[in-house]
Order: sequence, then C-alpha cells, then structure tokens
Amino acid sequence: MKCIEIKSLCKNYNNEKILNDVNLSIECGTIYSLIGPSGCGKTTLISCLLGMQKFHSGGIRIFNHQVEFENTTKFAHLIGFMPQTISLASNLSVKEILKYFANLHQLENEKFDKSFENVRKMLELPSDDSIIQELSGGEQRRVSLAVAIIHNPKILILDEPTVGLDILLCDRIWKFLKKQTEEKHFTVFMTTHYLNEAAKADRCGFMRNGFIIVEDNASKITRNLNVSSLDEAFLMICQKKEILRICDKQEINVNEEKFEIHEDKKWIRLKVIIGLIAFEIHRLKRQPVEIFWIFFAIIFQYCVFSNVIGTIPSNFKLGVVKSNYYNCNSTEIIFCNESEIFCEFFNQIDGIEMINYGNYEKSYDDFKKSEIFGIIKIPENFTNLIIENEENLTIPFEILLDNSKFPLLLFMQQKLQKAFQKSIENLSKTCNIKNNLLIKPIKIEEEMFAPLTFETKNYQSVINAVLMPFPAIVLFSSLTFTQSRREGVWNRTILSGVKITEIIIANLIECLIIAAAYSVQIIFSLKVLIEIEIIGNLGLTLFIIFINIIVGFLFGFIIAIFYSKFEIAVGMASLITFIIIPTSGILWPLEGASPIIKPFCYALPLSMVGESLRNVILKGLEIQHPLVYKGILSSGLWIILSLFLSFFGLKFKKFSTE
Ligand SMILES: Nc1ncnc2c1ncn2[C@@H]1O[C@H](COP(=O)(O)OP(=O)(O)OP(=O)(O)O)[C@@H](O)[C@H]1O
Repeated sequence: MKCIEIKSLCKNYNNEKILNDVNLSIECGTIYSLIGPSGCGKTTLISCLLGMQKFHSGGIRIFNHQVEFENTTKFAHLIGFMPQTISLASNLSVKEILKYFANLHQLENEKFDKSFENVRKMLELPSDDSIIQELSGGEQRRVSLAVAIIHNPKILILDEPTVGLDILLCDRIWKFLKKQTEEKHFTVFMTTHYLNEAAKADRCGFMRNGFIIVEDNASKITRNLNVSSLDEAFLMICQKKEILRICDKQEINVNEEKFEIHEDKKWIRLKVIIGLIAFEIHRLKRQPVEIFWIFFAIIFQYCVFSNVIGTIPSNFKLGVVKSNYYNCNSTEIIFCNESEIFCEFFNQIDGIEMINYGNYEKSYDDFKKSEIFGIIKIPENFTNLIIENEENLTIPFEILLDNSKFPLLLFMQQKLQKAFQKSIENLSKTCNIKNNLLIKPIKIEEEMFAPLTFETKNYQSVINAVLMPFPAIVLFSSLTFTQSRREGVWNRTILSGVKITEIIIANLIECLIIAAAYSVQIIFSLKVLIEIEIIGNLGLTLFIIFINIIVGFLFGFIIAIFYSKFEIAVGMASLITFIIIPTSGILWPLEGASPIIKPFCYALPLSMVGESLRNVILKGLEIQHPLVYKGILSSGLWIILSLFLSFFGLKFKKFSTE
C-alpha cells in the first residue's frame, strides 16, 4: 500500500518555479530519502506535504486521502514531523516538552509513560529535567526526533535529521529508523544532503531545481548507470545538459483501498487546552523577567510614577525686582501699607526660592540663561493697580515666566494667583483697602465632585490604572506569543492538530489569570501605596481595570499572529500604544481634539474606560450611570472584536513563516 503519493506537484514563489512537476510515491513500511543540493526545494516539498503551504497544481495523497492546505487536524495523529531547525521551546525540560506534545495528541498518561520510556531508551535522551537550551546540538536533535515519534505516528517526515551530527549519532538515528520501519511498520520520508545516507534508504530520489530527476533504489540507480557509487551517479546525471528523468510516472490510484482516518471533529478538547496552558506555565516559571513583569512591574511602575507625576513641583528660583524697599523682617510693621501686602504675598508662596535683583536687566540676563524660572517686578504704588473683574483678581506685579515648560507655567500662574488672593484675603480683616473686593474673594471651583483633599497626584494615579498596564500588557503578550512562533514550536503545535478554538480558549484562560494578577496589583498600589480613597464600588473598579487589561492582552496576541518577527512585534506594540495613549483623552482632554479625529479617539480602547474609572473612583458613580457603563461596553466590544480578529487571523495565518 502507498503511504504517500505526490503527483505532478508544482509550486511557485514570486513567479519562480520551486517545485516543478514533482512525482513520487512511498510504500508503507519503507524509508524514502530525498536528496538534493541546498535550495532545490526539499523543505518546500515537505511543507506542501504537511499542508503548511499552498501548491499551485498537482495533488498529494496520504493513505489515499487528499492533503489540503492548512487542514492539519486530519493527519495529525498519523504523522510525526521533525523540522530542519530544532523547533522546541528553549526553556522547557525534556520531559515537559514531550508531555506537551503528548497532550496535544491526547495521549493518556499511561501511554505517554510507556512511549516516553521507549523513546528515551532508543534515542538515549538526556535526563528528564534537563533544559532544552542547555543541551548540546546533538542532544537537542534527538529530543526533536523524540517529539516527532512520541505519539507513535505511522509516517515520519524528517527534514535533514542528521545535518551537523557526528557519525555515531547519525548511525544511532539510522539504526533507530530501520528498527521502527521493521518492527512497527513505520514509513519514513526524509531529506538529506548526504549521498551515503541516501544509499541506506529503501528508495531515494534525486532532486534538482525543483524536480526529481532520478528515483529508485540506490543499488539499482548505480547499476543502471554503470557506476560504482551514488556520488558518481549523481554527478553523471547533473553533468548531462538535458536532465535525464528516470522517475516512475505513477498515476495516483484513487480506487486503492483507503486507510481509515479518524479525524477528531470536536471543536474543543480539554486535554489539549490543559496542554497549552501547562506549556505557558512551564515556560513562565523559568523566566524571572516575565514573572517580575506580571507580578511586580505594575507596583514598581506605580511607585515610580506616583513619586514623579502629579506631584507638586518645588525648588524653583524666581527673581524679584522692586522699585521700593520693603523690609519684611522689620519689627515695625506698618499696617495695611504696600509693604504689608508685599510681605504677605511672599509669605503665601512656599517651595520657591526668591532671589532679589537690584535691576531688571540683571534678572533678565539670568532668566535668559535659565538660571531663574521667572521674574516678578513690583512697580511703585502697586496697590493702585489692583483691579477687580468678574473672573479674577489681577496681580498688580509684572510677571515674566518661562513658557517653554508649559505645565510648570500653568502651575506657577495658578500658584502666584492663589498666593495673591490669599494674601489680600488675610489682610481684609485688618485693612481697609479694596474692601469691596476683599469681602467676596473669587475662588476657583475645582472641587465640584472630588473630595476636598483632591490633588493632581490622585487624579494622575487613577488615570495610571488604565494608562500604565496597557502598553506593558500589549508588549508582554505579543512577545510571549512571538516567542513560540520564532522558536518553531508554534508550527509544530499546529501540525499536532491543535484547533484555532483551542488556542483561543487557552489564551483567554491565560489572559484572565494574568489580568486578575495585574488588576489586584493596581488596586493594591492605589489603596495601599498611594493611599487613594476609592469612593465608588471596589468590585466595579477592579472589573473596569480587569477588562481593560484583557483588551491589551488580546491586542498583543493579534500582533503576534500577524508578525512573528521579534523586532516587528515590538515595533507594532509600541506603535499601537503610542497611538492609543495620546488619543485616549488621558494626557489631554479630548474636547480639544480636532473634529475629524475626535470620534476615532472616542472609539479607541482607553478613552471611555479612563472616564469610567475616574467616575467610579473619584465620584462614586455606579454602573447604571452612562459615564460608567459606556466604558465597560467599549472594553466589551473591543474584547469581542479582538477575539474575532484573532480567530480570523489564525485562520488565514496559521503558520509562522519566519
Ligand atoms: N517563503 C519563501 N519565499 C520566497 N522564496 C522561498 C521561500 N521559501 C523558500 N524559498 C525559496 O525556494 C527555494 C527552495 O527552498 P527550500 O527551503 O525548499 O530548499 P531546500 O532544498 O530545502 O534547501 P536546504 O537543503 O538548504 O534546506 C530556495 O531558493 C528558497 O530561496
């Protein structure tokens, strides 16, 4: 019976023919060795055979069943594949990686133990708990081969299994393959560069420029060409100007008896999902940086942020230039004159160092050299300049401030204004100046909703609860998943028959665990480290933070589906967060955004949820309030959209092409 039949297979890359009318067939229980120079198309042929690549014409049948592009579940339990690269998770142990693939093949525990014992002895595997990345190249190759056979497949497809190995190890692998074909009736299809190896196979094919030029038993090839070795035969064939084709052009016999294939039609299999989650846990436990990232980074970030952002600026220098001499240390206080207003004003200002200048020019020089942040010039008879208007009380001093530091400028303006109001207010009881003004000093109503103790720091910390975890989690999840794709474990996982639904569910479970860990940290940081009073419902606060993190996690996952290259994944994660954060309304009110971009900003993940959180923590609003439920709805919609994108992304980009 034929195990594998390939008929007239053609495959192009960028209009270049890579596989050109490939025909071959492999009898069950035999070893077929495909030999050819580098770049002739051997790996491409294997990719087509496994359903990892589309081919343009021709057909492939395994056990007389058609191979379809990306339908990997059909043959998963029948095929064991060992790729050219090691393709194992570098920080798992030997037993963990074998158990992982056994789980994906739904091998029961006793069967796994038995099979593991067998392959360990046959391939002389290193100890169970040795970590893959600490093994030698040869040991890693043997583990990679063990992965291919752990589930007792009927067909073994090996892409250059012996490349770079010493003679002893090659010999051991060949003995193993021979034994398997004899005892277990395995069928082996392997590629190699080595002619002496090809000679050991039951049948070998010479491939050149995408087609098989000779295919037969090694001794028959040499006999027919009247040469003493395969090397000579190959050289002779390659030197001929018109390439000689002596392949059997066998028709695919569709009437031949079909081997029964039991394809698992279930959408979700518990053992597979457990396997996928266990894989990530094993990986995580050996990555202290990732553990720190998940469990402590947010607390650390919060401590840094809350001590830097939203705190009250201090230690500036302001220059003071005055026309008259005011002695604030004098014991002879002359009540209610300019001197007292002046001194009272400066008493109200704390955290600022005042430097007296004899003349304006000197202070201006220092200002230009950035040695002082601003200049306050006190004119003569300044009390006459105090003007009352609807909005504010004018400071009768000439003030020049450095506007290159915009937030500092706003802060300083407000501080000076407040100090002046306060000084006038204090003097109102004893002095008679501007009495009408002082009876009703104007106040800025900034405490409409927030508690009276509200500070910028509180506002910033609340905002940080959505702002900080987002880039961190997008980056974390995109890097975690690209790692599997980069290492090649991803492709092997898919070839083991794992379904898209199972990958998504396993990732969702993982995501819920990580989001829960993150959310608890954020609440801990808010309540314990920064001591913010959460006026609203604690559970609701936790829930809003939690779903926001899920959105970030799924964003990272989508990036990893489309971009398996590390640098591109990092670039995309950064780009997305650099777009989402400034358009979230967290750094600057969205009311100021251009009308074209505003609706787009509101639709992005952080804007509504930030608003929601602020309203729950600072105002104590409940879920029924539109300002709260709109944020939750927005995150919910993003989660649904991300799940759809992940599903379709995986459907169209199942295999990593890196
Ligand atoms: N994704 C791709 N896009 C474009 N060209 C590709 C792609 N993959 C492979 N090729 C080209 O197809 C040709 C065959 O590549 P393939 O990897 O199948 O060769 P090979 O015989 O397995 O080589 P080696 O023995 O070195 O592994 C090469 O010229 C390669 O550059």
